[in-house]
Amino acid sequence: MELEFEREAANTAKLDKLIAEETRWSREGISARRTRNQGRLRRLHALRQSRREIIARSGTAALVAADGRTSGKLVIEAEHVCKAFDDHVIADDFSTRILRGDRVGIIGPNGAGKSTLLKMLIGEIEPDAGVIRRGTNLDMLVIDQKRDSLDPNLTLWETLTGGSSDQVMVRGTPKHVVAYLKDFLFSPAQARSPVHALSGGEKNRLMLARALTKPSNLMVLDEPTNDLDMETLDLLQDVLADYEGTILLVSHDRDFLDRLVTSTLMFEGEGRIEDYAGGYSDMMRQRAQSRSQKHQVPQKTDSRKSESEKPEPAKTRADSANRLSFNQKHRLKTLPNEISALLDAISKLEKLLADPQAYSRDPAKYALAGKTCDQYRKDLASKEEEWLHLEMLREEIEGP
Ligand SMILES: Nc1ncnc2c1ncn2[C@@H]1O[C@H](COP(=O)(O)OP(=O)(O)OP(=O)(O)O)[C@@H](O)[C@H]1O
Repeated sequence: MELEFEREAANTAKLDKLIAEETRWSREGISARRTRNQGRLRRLHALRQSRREIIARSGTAALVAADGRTSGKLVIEAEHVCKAFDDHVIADDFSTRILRGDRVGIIGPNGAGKSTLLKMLIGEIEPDAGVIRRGTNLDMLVIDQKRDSLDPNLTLWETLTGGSSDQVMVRGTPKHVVAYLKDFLFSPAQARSPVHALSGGEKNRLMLARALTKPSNLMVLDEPTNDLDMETLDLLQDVLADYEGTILLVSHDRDFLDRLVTSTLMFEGEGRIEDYAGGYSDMMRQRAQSRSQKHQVPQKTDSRKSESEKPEPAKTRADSANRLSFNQKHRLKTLPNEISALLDAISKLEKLLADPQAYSRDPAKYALAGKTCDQYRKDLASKEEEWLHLEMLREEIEGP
């Protein structure tokens, strides 16, 4: 009894700490959250450097591929890949090489083709042209909360074990189901309760717990941050940070990307997908550098050219950034407040949903809170994505 009480108290303290952190996050604003990663970025430096060397070694594909396949080092290689849906070009002559242990972030505006690229890389859809090769011995785990589903009438225990045992095989090693559930922040009492009593966020957490039991050496995640509450996001971040396999991750969450990935595939527009070393912040820095290099040389040359010799202005994202509209500027100003307000609201709802008594006190209110919280998380994801898109355009003009 005493122990149970202590456990409850520890859980509450953890929750309070999380909420305090989130509140601080809201107060600090998004920019502060972005710059929080400097120390970790320094640690990623070595990885980035080796990644850069790999990117620079184009032309040795056949060698590496042959080597990689037998040794299992090469995970995925794309060469001159093209893909379009009618006149919407997703990829135009895209090549990359993903090696064992790489953590690749895929980022780009809404509808640019991130999911399509991911599906091509894992072999779910074929490119129109070009070749995608996958290495040998790949055990792929696709984390897809939208495709996964839970039986609402089973208990959490049954969901993980199939009902026949109290052990769950976690990546090949047996673990007691209650201990495993605890790793995913479920109390021992919840282990025997039915799935339908869980909030939307908790259901997603359970799906994640179930998915992560499977052994794999390639983990594929498409916008995992959309459906997860803050606690689960932290958990997932820890799991991915310790993961020794290869990761492909589509995300609009720059913080999440900055903390995890070793390289970034960025949709630059018109089917151009660039491969950058490092996370989101590194990508922005490299883009800014390569832009300023591009701008320095042509300016001198151009001044000596006649009007007719001048090249056609390239339709780059930077050009469109120069035309950031009044509305876009306004959205950039207002979005951080809207995001903060949503974070506050989500934190409050999560606090209510985590209260063990809340469900029995008022099941209808509890269910409504769960639904509202899910909706807020979706709104948050879409506002963060909108902000990210606009902020990228702004940074292209003003620099990071
Ligand atoms: N099978 C298909 N047939 C035709 N068009 C498609 C098909 N699949 C995707 N598209 C279109 O291709 C574009 C890219 O879709 P995709 O889902 O890959 O983008 P995304 O970057 O992942 O978008 P989001 O961020 O909104 O998830 C979209 O305009 C989509 O409507």
